[in-house]
Amino acid sequence: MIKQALISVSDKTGVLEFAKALAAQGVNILSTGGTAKLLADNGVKVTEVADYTGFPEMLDGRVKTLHPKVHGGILARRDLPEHVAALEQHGIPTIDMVVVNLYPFQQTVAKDQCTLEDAIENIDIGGPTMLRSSAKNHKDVVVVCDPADYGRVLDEMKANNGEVGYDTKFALAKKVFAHTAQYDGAITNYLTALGEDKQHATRSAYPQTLNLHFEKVQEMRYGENPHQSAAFYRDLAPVAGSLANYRQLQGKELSYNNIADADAAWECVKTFEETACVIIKHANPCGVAVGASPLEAYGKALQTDPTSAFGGIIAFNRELDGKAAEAVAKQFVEVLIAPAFTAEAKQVFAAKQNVRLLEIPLDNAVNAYDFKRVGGGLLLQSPDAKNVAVAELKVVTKKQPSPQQMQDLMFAWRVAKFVKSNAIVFCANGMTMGVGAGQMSRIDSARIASIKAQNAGLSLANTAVASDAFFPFRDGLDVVVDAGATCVIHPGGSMRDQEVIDAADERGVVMLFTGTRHFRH
Ligand SMILES: NC(=O)c1ncn([C@@H]2O[C@H](COP(=O)(O)O)[C@@H](O)[C@H]2O)c1NC=O
Repeated sequence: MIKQALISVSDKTGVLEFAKALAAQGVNILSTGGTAKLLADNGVKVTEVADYTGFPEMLDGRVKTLHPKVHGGILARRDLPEHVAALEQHGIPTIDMVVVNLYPFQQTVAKDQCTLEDAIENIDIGGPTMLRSSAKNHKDVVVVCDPADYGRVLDEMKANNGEVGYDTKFALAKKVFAHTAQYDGAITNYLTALGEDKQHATRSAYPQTLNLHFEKVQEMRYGENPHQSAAFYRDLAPVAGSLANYRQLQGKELSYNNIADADAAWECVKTFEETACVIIKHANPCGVAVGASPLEAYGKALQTDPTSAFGGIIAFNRELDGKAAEAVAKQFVEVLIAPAFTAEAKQVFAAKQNVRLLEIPLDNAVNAYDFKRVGGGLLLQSPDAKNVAVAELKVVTKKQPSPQQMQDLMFAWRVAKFVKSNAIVFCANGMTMGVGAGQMSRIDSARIASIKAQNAGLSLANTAVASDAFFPFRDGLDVVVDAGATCVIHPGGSMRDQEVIDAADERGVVMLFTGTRHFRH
């Protein structure tokens, strides 16, 4: 039976209603300064911890609940007569429920102006101590660190004569240790990322010990292959517009490969300001296009490689309308992603319940880090968020690009960033015409891109070509010009740049340097 609860919260969401409901069930409420005031001002009968312990809150709140009368009341095992006798001897009543949430450390250090002093003052000491005491003694104490659990706890108390069952107590305790571990991890990350001045965290710094916290969204039936197990975890606060913000409107459960490919599709389609469509197979775009409408963009993207598009993951950066949905529904599609779906579009797929429809609010925010697991370690880097502006481009050939060529080159360059290296992408009129991906030699990627265009019946005459990294020799350039390209964009920076520029002049094509490389592995 819960007779006494201690409530001490920074985030006061829902706490008044919760405390009222506890009081209505006859629970005696202890509370700290600000929380006690809120409750008392709103008619809840409450005893201040300072009055309860006979010891005032002191040192600017650094010491409020750190007292044997509090921790004894929490930590005493009710099944051990010696513990019960010790409480009696010292006049300590038991505390059967602890409701605590912590000083907002993460929110404080996320602010640009946060100083070390601000951060230090927002390290909660008394709160985690009470949480850990209660979680350790969860057999006898209900511990609530998340306002989202208030309803669940009350429901259970109402249904069980004021009691909370062991399973719930155990689950709440596990949540506490995950929460305090995450809290301490955030403190460690912040302190180890501090710059020389010990005042501001340098945003680019990589902490000496890296603490990562993700929450499980789902376990999958299997991983990349059926003999591998898998689960999807997301950031505790995923960046706006990222895949993890998806809302699944219909369809089968997402698989491991679905999520990986959906991410590739979504990240690529988001890069375009114009209405765009991206079709992904095995993490590579097999068709990308912009158009006046989703229907037109899809039609063009599909033309690039209709064979590979079968069973693909398709993403749009505009609301998907009925007409585009009807066109897409004619092909086998695994996952379809858009910022929104019209009622007509939803209706089209109502008859195809296996198709997974994901709605993701559009936003171009980027993750703080990219990760790649390697044997026994983890590689971290800042994400490849760079989009080269026209002003940064350098025309290195005698021939200057026409406005149309410039448009095609910019489009090709945007796409190349999302194609696995070595990437060669032929484009024209806002669509991919041939994509060569993931080859160990650039010249092979160039050959494959042109073979794929032939297979799709697309002419590469007068196309623009993007290469994710420089041409090390003129041979790769010769392959794309032989195939029909009249303008080429790549980072430049090779020892043999001059040889490649001379070759471009000799072949009468336009060549632009971006000064930026987009390797993707
Ligand atoms: N020092 C202590 O003994 C202590 N006991 C509880 N707290 C925290 O004080 C906060 C609530 O304070 P208030 O009720 O005054 O608004 C909670 O976030 C709680 O975790 C403490 N503060 C920091 O360590």
